[in-house]
Amino acid sequence: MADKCVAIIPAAGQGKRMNASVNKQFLSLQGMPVIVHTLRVFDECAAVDEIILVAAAGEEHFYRKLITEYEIRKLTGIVTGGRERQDSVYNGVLSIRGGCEIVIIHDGARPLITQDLILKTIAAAQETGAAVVCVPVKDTIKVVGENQRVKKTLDRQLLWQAQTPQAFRYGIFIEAIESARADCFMGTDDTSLVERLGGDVKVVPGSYENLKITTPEDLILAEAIMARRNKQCG
Ligand SMILES: Nc1ccn([C@@H]2O[C@H](COP(=O)(O)OP(=O)(O)OP(=O)(O)O)[C@@H](O)[C@H]2O)c(=O)n1
Ligand SMILES: C[C@](O)(CO)[C@H](O)COP(=O)(O)O
Repeated sequence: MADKCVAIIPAAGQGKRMNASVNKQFLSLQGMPVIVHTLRVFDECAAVDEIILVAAAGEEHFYRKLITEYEIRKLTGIVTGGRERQDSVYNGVLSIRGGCEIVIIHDGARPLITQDLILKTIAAAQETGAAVVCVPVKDTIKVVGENQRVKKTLDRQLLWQAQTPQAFRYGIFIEAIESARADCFMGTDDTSLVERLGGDVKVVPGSYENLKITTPEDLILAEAIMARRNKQCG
């Protein structure tokens, strides 16, 4: 187990592609808000010591209510997010008090995460310094240029789709995110910040079930997966 492991949960996006009347993290899945599902898995994971939630400006009090109602015990802070996901993650990491051995970052909008994957990601980060959960790409991926003309087809054997969680030794991540900010580099995930400095990033094979609630059909899929899991449990 890590000396101290802090989970950062970015939940400060606008959810534009979801096109819902409320923030997608507040939408209901099996009768409970998406964000509560996500937080519960981290709260119940023995390897996680603290949770920091990153919320959009003005939404902090909604989260505070949920944290109290659903008794999320390990939450130590709610911080305000930034314009891009990377800015939100930065605000979260900066708010860690007294440092930690491992920081693990997970999208608030991925409620189907499991404790098993969290534990594997933390262990991989302890080994190499940085780790990312990925699944092999299922489709054939083409590079497309101007006028919708295919430039080439990539070798699928080499392609993996990045998810979260992504975990790091604290010092490695601080250096990578500070350096990205200094160079105005904006990554679409967290480990890409370490990759650009030449760091070693280990892939943890994940699950297609760990989907991100991005567009309305994701919610339908997530409902079905959760209903099946609940049935299996009891
Ligand atoms: N400035 C941002 C943008 C995103 N996120 C969070 O990062 C996760 C992954 O982002 P994504 O699913 O792309 O969410 P949105 O940016 O909200 O989606 P969209 O692009 O459709 O607006 C989400 O939990 C989201 O709330 C964040 O904390 N701060
Ligand atoms: C970090 C991430 O979950 C990896 O798949 C994803 O990139 C975040 O979502 P976004 O749509 O890029 O904001």
